[in-house]
Amino acid sequence: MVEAATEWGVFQAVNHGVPADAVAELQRVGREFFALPQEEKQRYAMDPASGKTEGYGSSVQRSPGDRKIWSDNLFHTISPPAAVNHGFWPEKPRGYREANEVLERLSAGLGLEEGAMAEAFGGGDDGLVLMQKVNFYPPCPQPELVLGFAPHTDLCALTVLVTDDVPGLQVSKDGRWSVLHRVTVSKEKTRMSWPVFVHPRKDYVVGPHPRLVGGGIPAKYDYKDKTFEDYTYCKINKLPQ
Ligand SMILES: O=C(O)CCC(=O)C(=O)O
Ligand SMILES: [Fe+2]
Repeated sequence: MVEAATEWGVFQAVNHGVPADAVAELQRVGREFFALPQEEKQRYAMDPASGKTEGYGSSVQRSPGDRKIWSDNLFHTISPPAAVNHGFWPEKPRGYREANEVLERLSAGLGLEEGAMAEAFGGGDDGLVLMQKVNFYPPCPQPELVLGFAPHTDLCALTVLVTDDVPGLQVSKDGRWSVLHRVTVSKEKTRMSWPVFVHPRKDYVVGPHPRLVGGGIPAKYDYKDKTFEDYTYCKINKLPQ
């Protein structure tokens, strides 16, 4: 539904501050992990119903709209250290951990270390959680029948995105650029991306910025300000916001 009404613009990440050899190493360990036999990958499978919200996920079977969703991913916390559970980080291939730690340093380089970001999203050094995803989109001979990712908005305050050089990310233009995005797949090439999701404090109240909805500009969506924890609950359970 959303798809038919939306005009999509191509978005290419610039990987600012990430050395090309670091991306190549992320790619190498990622490809090696996703090429493992399914039983091996399933050892890390996420299972939200039993409280395992981190680990390996596969979307190959699901088809919410008229296009099949075709991607594999790994999802785990990278910061703060006390929240990291290395049980969700693959032991194979060797080097996965070292390669992926670069993403924490990248996010720290954006000001998290000095507390600037923590302050912006609710204050306190203990509040921000960084979740990292590794997305793996195999090529499809009929890419128009498939999406790597259905249209969605990320569940966080900010996403820091590193990608390889295969295009795929599209952002809804819906009047002006919005946060709604989706991923298409390539006919020939595997695509990979490494988003880091910066979560605000659980009790941080989120809502439209007053300058975006005040002064006679009507709110576009029916939304009540609420804590990030409540926002997450409503989003996951598809409840009205
Ligand atoms: O693959 C991409 O470029 C974006 C992935 C994405 O939107 C997500 O994992 O939430
Ligand atoms: Fe996303």
